Amino acid sequence: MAVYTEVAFGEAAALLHRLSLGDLTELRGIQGGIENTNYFATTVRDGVAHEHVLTVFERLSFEQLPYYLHLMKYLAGQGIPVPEPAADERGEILHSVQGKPAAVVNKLRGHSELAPTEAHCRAVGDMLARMHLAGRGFEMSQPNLRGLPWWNETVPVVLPHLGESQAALIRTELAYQNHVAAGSAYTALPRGPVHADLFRDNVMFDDGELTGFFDFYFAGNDSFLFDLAVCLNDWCILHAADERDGQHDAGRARAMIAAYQAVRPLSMAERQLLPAMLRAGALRFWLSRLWDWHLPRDASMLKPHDPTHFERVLRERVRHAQALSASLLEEACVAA
Ligand SMILES: Nc1ncnc2c1ncn2[C@@H]1O[C@H](COP(=O)(O)OP(=O)(O)O)[C@@H](O)[C@H]1O
Ligand SMILES: N[C@@H](CCOP(=O)(O)O)C(=O)O
Repeated sequence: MAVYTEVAFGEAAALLHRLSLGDLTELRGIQGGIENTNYFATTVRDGVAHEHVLTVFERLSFEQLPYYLHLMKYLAGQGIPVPEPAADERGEILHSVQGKPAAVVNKLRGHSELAPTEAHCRAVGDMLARMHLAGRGFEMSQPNLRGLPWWNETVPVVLPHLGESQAALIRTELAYQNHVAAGSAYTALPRGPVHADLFRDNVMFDDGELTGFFDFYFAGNDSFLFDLAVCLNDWCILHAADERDGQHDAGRARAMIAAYQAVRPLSMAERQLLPAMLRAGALRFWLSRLWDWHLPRDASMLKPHDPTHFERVLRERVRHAQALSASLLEEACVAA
């Protein structure tokens, strides 16, 4: 259930009208998603039907939202397929519904691919690299709010809820990531606006064609390599109900990296730090899932994801990331 704020038909119609999107003909609450209230809205303008998504933000504030919405608008203007926030006659893209921040974006065609093939991973790698290149001209800046400083703050908060071996793993990994971040290779990583949560449920495909990236509400300025690692950890691993859960799938990973590199080749520092960033990407989501699980902010709204999946991914990465990266980069070079 993801309609926390009931929006009346008339209220939505007035907003869409003010945004010059036409006359509202249908408003349907979206059941997916866990953070915000989302509605699909159909309007008719000049006899043509258009589909939009109306989001009422339940977590992010009026002050936090401009970075995300302007980033989407900027990327859409650069030809990257992301939902474009609709502006009113004053050019404002952040609106208000029942006193809460709200936005209206175009609806992307298609559906998420939860069992991706190499072709899907190739399409994501290609578009991710294009998005990174396009984002370099975006002038606003905001750190990744789920980056290293947040990990340092949050690990002590979840530690009392962990068993001994989990506590040892999370402490050791955090120390390792602080050590990596203090090094010269890390400083040399190319940076810019990144999605930072580009999981399979945040990308649409229609008949095999990638139609867009969405849900930019964890975006921030960070290393491009971290963004790629987050994708590799979700798109290119086995999601199994057994001990293979979290193991990588070399074919899909190779396809994603090769497609990425065909657009934006990885620098020396990025090649060197791929193993560390695969571990960072696993730590990031293990930690946020632990935090949501043990310290729910509002139990009625959040359905926390299973943290143990990313614990397995992290253990797997700690054991194999070095060898995995070496083989993937070698194979990716051959494939590219
Ligand atoms: N621009 C969009 N185009 C098409 N579908 C969308 C769009 N935005 C959201 N959705 C749909 O709404 C669902 C919930 O959106 P999401 O951003 O993941 O919500 P939440 O932030 O609450 O987790 C998605 O799974 C998708 O089906
Ligand atoms: N991808 C994250 C959860 C982020 O929530 P979202 O529904 O807004 O994408 C995870 O899997 O832990």
